[in-house]
Amino acid sequence: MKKYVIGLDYGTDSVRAVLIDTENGAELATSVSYYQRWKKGQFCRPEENQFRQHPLDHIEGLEKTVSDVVKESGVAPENIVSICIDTTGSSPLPVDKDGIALSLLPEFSENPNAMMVLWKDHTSIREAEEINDLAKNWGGEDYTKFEGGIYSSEWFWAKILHISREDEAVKNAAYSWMEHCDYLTFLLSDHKDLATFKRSRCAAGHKAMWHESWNGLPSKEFLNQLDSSLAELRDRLYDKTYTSDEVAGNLNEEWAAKLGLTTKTVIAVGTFDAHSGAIGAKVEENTLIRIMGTSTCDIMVAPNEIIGDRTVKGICGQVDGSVIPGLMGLEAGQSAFGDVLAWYKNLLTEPTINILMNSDAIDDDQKQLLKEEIENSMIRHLTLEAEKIPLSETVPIALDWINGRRTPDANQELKMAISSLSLGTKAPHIFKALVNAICFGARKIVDRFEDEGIKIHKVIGIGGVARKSPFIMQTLANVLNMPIVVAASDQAPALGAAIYAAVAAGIYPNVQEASQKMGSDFEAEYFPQKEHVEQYEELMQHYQILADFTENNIKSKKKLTVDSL
Ligand SMILES: Nc1ncnc2c1ncn2[C@@H]1O[C@H](COP(=O)(O)OP(=O)(O)O)[C@@H](O)[C@H]1O
Ligand SMILES: O=C(CO)[C@@H](O)[C@@H](O)COP(=O)(O)O
Repeated sequence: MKKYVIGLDYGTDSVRAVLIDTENGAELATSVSYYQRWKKGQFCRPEENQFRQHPLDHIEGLEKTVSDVVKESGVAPENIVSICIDTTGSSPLPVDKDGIALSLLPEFSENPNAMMVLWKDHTSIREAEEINDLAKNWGGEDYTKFEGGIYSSEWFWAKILHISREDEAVKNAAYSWMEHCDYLTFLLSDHKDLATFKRSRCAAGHKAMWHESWNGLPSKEFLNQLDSSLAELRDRLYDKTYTSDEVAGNLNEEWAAKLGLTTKTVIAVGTFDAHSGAIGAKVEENTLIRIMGTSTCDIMVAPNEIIGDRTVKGICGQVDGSVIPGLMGLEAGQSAFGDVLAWYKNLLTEPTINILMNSDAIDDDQKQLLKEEIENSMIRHLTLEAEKIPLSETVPIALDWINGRRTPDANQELKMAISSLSLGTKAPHIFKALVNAICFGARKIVDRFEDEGIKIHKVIGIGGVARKSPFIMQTLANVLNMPIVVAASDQAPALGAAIYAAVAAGIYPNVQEASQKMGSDFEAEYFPQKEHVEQYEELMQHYQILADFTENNIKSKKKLTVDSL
């Protein structure tokens, strides 16, 4: 009997499912569903960095995409042996005693604090700062040490602390909190005991300061100093964690019926999108996998012997088994990558579209057509124009911190800056400066890995930007002075999830073998252009000067505010 698996990848805007042949990784069917409430901007306040998602968006997407791929592929349900889910993270949500998301209960259905707190929500900067202060000064274990030494407002405890303080009702009703990948896995699974449910090692290790050496999560004593509710919550969370080659349970009856599958299908332990993306792109030692989309995640694996007792400074953590069981998984990333360009696109298109929509010069159908054309072609247009600007022509210098800095050295309070604007600066000049900036931000990460003794021999790009923008990929190859290959799969994270599913179902003995057999092919390679590398090196120094200036300026402003209190 031929065996098939399903990988589900929950991204920032949409979820996609792929149905994969376990023999060779061939994709038989794929389906994408955009989150409806999120698309309308519901429950978000971007001006305050509040980004929340209603779990109904995810549940509706689950039903639609999986039913679609089952139907489209024509594969018999009993031949679909396993499912694995990856999601963004840290994207936690509060649940009741039965593991039901609070926002699915009538009393919380419109309350953003009861919803999933998306990775890019930065409402808990203060709380992250408090966690960092305490970890460094409380006299006990520095629980941030395997998280790069700095806890981020993008992560689990900071978000829970923030919401617990802001919303008494949610704090009291939250029996537990789950990472998005655990929540959805729990939803599908027939294992319905929250206390023993297998939570993701990847999520716990990278974002919740879980580590074997201190028996799991940070101690109650530590958490109590932040807030007694966190110490109480610890008892209702977990001690053990599991890698995604393990089975979390069988598909439960309710969801088997909804999806057109059987209860024999097993559900693998959940994971994060970036880590499964690395598996989909055949990650191996000394290879940096860059998942380049809205943000970036930079993933590496290294043998535990090489890492030893070392803690790699300024990254998003080193976690045994977060990518490949038995190897150390290392994660870094940029809080905004494609989002920097999306911000600029919106800056240009929004006023133009407003004028267009209020104009009497054309009819409504024409307005709609033009609006879509402007929205869809702006980045392409700017790319073509920016490509024409010779490297010898001055363009502004920009930073990539529009959503703070994830790594190296997390600091979500940082803001973006642009310098060296003149009357001659045109939109494509700024666009080019932004492209340079996101590539320089990437270079800082590569430099940090290498400075910390983690050697990079190869770079693999996956994700929307890697596949859509040869301009950015060529710039990146020049800035890193390294060749970069791009994975051919449009859905590398979903494919990676499917690979985990195949191992959990016992089809392959381990993740490495499955990844080599089922992982994506490569479609393009970008080589550094010798004649440009030096010029980028010079521009990088300008980036560094602006970065130092901006960071110091923000520090001084903060000091001024503290001093004046
Ligand atoms: N032609 C393009 N060139 C550069 N960036 C692009 C282009 N088209 C889309 N993007 C960027 O890609 C990002 C989305 O990446 P994608 O991988 O599809 O999504 P996600 O990160 O949610 O998984 C957006 O931030 C958008 O600005
Ligand atoms: O931070 C992580 C994983 O650790 C990602 O989930 C986060 O960057 C979101 O990824 P996308 O940019 O939406 O693909």
